[in-house]
Amino acid sequence: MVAISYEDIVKVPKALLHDHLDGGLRPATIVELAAEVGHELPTTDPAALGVWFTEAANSGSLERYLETFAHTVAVMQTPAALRRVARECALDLAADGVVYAEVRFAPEQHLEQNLTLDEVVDAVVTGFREGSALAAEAGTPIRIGTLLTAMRHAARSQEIAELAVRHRDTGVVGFDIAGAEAGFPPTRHLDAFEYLQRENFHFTIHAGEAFGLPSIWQAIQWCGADRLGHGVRIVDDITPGNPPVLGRLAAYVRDKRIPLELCPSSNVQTGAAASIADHPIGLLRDLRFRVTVNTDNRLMSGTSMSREMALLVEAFGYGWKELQWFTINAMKSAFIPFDERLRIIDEVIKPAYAELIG
Ligand SMILES: O=c1[nH]cnc2c1ncn2[C@H]1C[C@H](O)[C@@H](CO)O1
Ligand SMILES: [Zn+2]
Repeated sequence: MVAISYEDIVKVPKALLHDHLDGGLRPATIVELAAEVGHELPTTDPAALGVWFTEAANSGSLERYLETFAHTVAVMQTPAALRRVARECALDLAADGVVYAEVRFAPEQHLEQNLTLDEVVDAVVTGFREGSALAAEAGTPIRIGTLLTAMRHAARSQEIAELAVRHRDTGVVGFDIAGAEAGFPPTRHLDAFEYLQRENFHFTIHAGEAFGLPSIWQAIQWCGADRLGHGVRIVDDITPGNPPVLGRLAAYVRDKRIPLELCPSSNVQTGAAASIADHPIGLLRDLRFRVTVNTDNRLMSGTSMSREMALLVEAFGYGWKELQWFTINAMKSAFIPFDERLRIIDEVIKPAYAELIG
């Protein structure tokens, strides 16, 4: 069998569920926007800045990894900057062959210039719309859904949940909580999750990344999460062996087909996995969990959707069949309506992979 190259992977349709807007800026854009607002950067050379982000994020700790976002959030404080960053995000994902993406960000972090939360969301959604239109013109169509994140250490989740519901018909398709996990359990935000359930809205929760099973258990059994952001530590509930034995929580997650938004490179950087080859994605795929592959923060990991897949091909010997499986898993787990998901699977994803799988 001919090995699958990175260039081949770029050409096939991919679906991405877990990507942070403020973790995916172009280094050159950060430099330009920082100069406009007088924000001091570690370096103003775009190439060196890109390297700085990946190295600073390579700390083995989620808390230190998150410190790097100070430099991206600082330059995303005006409608024009937010719109530009979102437009470029859409273009970059589309150029990488991503046909469906859910991109998240935390509106509460973009209020330093006295914008309202609604103005922040409007600017980002407009940017995604513009970027998607340009991508379609360039022959690389992409559909983007926005997820609104509330920061788990803060106390604005109810407000952000209401904001998400208010914008549900204009581009926002879901809600999330993110930030340092240890010490900030999902149940701190139970009111917001119960509100979203009453509104028939969708949400995912960052859980099982820097903290283990209790976080995953709360996210699912107390908060009712549709998906798990990361969720990689579900392996703590699997006893190795032949066959491996699933504990009750792991069995529940697999039986209910709860999607895992796995982010291999990000997990290596924050210490959740020792290397890509050691990443639990191999085991979780073998056990047929609803595994999806994601970028998390393209800037901090110096990565892309195609690169994440190429790393998995290299580490686990995956072929087109497995890459199609990841892609369809993601599309099945998306927060847009069922008929739209089905259309992308049947008309975009399956025909492209069929040509390769034969
Ligand atoms: O992987 C992550 N875990 C927890 N929080 C994260 C991760 N990546 C980004 N964030 C935070 C930092 C961003 O400022 C925020 C909103 O995108 O979400
Ligand atoms: Zn994340």
